[in-house]
Amino acid sequence: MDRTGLLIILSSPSGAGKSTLARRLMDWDGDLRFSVSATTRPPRPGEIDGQHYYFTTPDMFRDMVADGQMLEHAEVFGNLYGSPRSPVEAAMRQGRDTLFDVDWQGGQQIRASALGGHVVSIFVLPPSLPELERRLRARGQDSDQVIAGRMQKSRSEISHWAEYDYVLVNEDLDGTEDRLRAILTAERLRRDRQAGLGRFVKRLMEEESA
Ligand SMILES: Nc1ncnc2c1ncn2[C@@H]1O[C@H](COP(=O)(O)OP(=O)(O)OP(=O)(O)O)[C@@H](O)[C@H]1O
Ligand SMILES: Nc1nc2c(ncn2[C@@H]2O[C@H](COP(=O)(O)O)[C@@H](O)[C@H]2O)c(=O)[nH]1
Repeated sequence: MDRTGLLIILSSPSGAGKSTLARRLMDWDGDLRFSVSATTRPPRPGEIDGQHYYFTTPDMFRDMVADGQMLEHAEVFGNLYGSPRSPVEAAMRQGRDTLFDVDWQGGQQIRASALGGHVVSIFVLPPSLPELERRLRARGQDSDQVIAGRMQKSRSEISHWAEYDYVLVNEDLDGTEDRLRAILTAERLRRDRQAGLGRFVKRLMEEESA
């Protein structure tokens, strides 16, 4: 079957659980490709260049944008973030699905991009704003000032929820992972239906019955 890889967008206010859920989905499906973003944010302890992000300078980031290397890019919490284009195009050609952990601006740009693939967008909500702040603190990787800034921006990120195909409240991690798996499975079936099942059904109808 001639199929194109899905573009799966995961967005949420910072700390709602996207990266945790993305990791779980990748463990569940080894064929799913994570889009490693470039960023000018400094690495957190334990973050590996090329695995969590491509850490870069503002000048190099702007050069990549000017050179058309970014599928989308945005300023988020005072740093630049962007999704490199060529690995996404290669995955699509191979029929491999790509998972993006991006903010709402990235979500809008990927939907509007000329890549022409089947886009599935999922917004993850926290059960409450106090719980969101608790998670940011429990992660233990950002200063009080950074956490305050992210909490301040959380309402404006959440205000974009209705732009997404699916909205999940990430209360219980296992339950949210189950629902994400179900979405992925159903959307793959939908993509395959568009990609060429019509030809299969035509052949099936033309077959002689035994
Ligand atoms: N359902 C959940 N219940 C309790 N804790 C959770 C849940 N989901 C995620 N967490 C925890 O919340 C913290 C923030 O999660 P995570 O880093 O995945 O958020 P994020 O949305 O990717 O944040 P950012 O946008 O800043 O990258 C982590 O410590 C994670 O273990
Ligand atoms: N538009 C984009 N947003 C991105 C990208 N990579 C990450 N992000 C978003 O930034 C914030 C902060 O991330 P953090 O790792 O510093 O906590 C979060 O909302 C991410 O989804 C990207 O390539 N483009």
